[in-house]
Amino acid sequence: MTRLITSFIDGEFQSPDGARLFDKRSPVDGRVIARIAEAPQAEVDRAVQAARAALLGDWGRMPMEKRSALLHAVADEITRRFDDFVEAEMADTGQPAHVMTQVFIPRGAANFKVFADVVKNVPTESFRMDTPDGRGALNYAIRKPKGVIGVICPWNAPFLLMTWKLGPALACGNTVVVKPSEETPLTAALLGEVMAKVGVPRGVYNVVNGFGPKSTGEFITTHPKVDAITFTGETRTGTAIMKAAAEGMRDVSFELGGKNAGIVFADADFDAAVDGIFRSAFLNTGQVCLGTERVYVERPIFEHFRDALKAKAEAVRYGRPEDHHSTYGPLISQEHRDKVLGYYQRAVDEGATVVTGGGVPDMPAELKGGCWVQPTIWTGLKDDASVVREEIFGPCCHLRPFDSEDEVVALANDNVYGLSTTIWTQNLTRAHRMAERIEVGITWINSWFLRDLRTPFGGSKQSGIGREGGVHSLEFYTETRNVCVKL
Ligand SMILES: NC(=O)C1=CN([C@@H]2O[C@H](COP(=O)(O)OP(=O)(O)OC[C@H]3O[C@@H](n4cnc5c(N)ncnc54)[C@H](O)[C@@H]3O)[C@@H](O)[C@H]2O)C=CC1
Ligand SMILES: O=C(O)/C=C/C=C(\O)C(=O)O
Repeated sequence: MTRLITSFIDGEFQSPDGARLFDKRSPVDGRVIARIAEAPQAEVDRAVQAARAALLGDWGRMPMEKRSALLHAVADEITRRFDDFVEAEMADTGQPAHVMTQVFIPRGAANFKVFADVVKNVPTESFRMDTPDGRGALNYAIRKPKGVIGVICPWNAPFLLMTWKLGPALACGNTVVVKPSEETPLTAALLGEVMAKVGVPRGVYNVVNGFGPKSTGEFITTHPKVDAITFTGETRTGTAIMKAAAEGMRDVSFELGGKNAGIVFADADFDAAVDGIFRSAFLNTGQVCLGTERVYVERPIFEHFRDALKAKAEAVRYGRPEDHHSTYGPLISQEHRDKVLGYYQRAVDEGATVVTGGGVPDMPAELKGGCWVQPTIWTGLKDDASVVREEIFGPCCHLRPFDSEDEVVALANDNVYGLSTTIWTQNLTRAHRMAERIEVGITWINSWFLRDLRTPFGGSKQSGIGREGGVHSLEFYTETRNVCVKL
């Protein structure tokens, strides 16, 4: 069945009449699974107006307790409709059921619950000051919602990443105009049904679909009545959005690309390190901004590690996401596959040894139209090879031996990105020391993608601007104002 997805504005799905429709194809087999109505400027205008009206209306006046309770109800309804969300996200991304059921969809519900509680428990500061008359004055800070937030989302973990922004935005009392990626519109639409069902006031959550430049995305980011923009995606897109946000001095929060280093010392728990690096390179078919595309392995275990990682990569089971035997899915689109395969070719041109993969797997006839690529491991590239320096966002990594802590810290830092790193060693003193020296927003030690949602999350260097998570999200989603009372 081909679904029809339209904008969700002021609590209602819009009519497709007169809309320009575009196709959403399954990454698994290339079939058209949905037709999406692209929101023109006028529809974005209506979404922003609805969001502003809600700010001035029921939502803006709602006590924090009630707002928080409503967000818990949203999370509960997501959990009640868990299977629908799993099905929608699998259809959009083609990723295996276990990734949806264990990671992506539960995180969607958690993103609402955590921030519904955080906002109720964060104090604001207060300063008592002296005054010349001796009576003094009292300053206290208050937090106010920033207003209408433009939420621009990527396709790689659509529901997790969208709700990671919506949870704090709504908990803080803002309203939102969301643009899902053109590749993954389904769960954002489903969330509209959830919002309406649990009684989130009209206009609080609005969704408009479409593309980026000269389309819906740009209509949001250039809209003068959008007060701030949160975005996850490519660094170049972040640059374009930042330019748009400069007009009107609007605030931005960006989570951008990465070219993350994984570091494995000879004293690491070997099997745990192989498992950890395997997951960090190949989970979600490598389409994770936190993923590891550069792996540095201490020389004494280099060959052993390479062979163990190769064996795991060659054991992935390709297949339809709903088939519980599948462990590995396709890339998101043919366009993205062309990009990744371009890097596979470039690696060879740059002199790599292909340890495994490097091409397209031989799929059964009914899946040949999908966006499949092999998990790929290289060795032997120079440190300045483009494949070692640029974000590929595919299921691939380059392994390189190292001999000392100083050398590997320098290698890890030798990149324009600084999102995350994963260090595998039993010497925790060394690991702590390295965590202080590696220029990234998030360091995992003997783990990867282990998320406590209260912690600061974001990138250094060209990997982002700002931190979200726990109280840090409040820095972006609220404006702190000071009140000074003369006593
Ligand atoms: N989490 C991450 O770090 C992600 C990184 N990427 C990287 O980006 C590459 C391209 O993927 P895309 O989905 O095309 O990423 P992208 O950054 O172009 O798009 C992400 C979102 O931004 C919107 N957008 C694009 N240009 C815009 C503009 N000028 N104004 C407003 N909105 C705009 C898109 O429609 C989409 O919703 C990937 O190959 C990967 O390398 C992609 C997705 C997530
Ligand atoms: O766990 C989070 O909050 C964010 C995860 C980010 C990604 O998976 C990504 O952008 O690829």
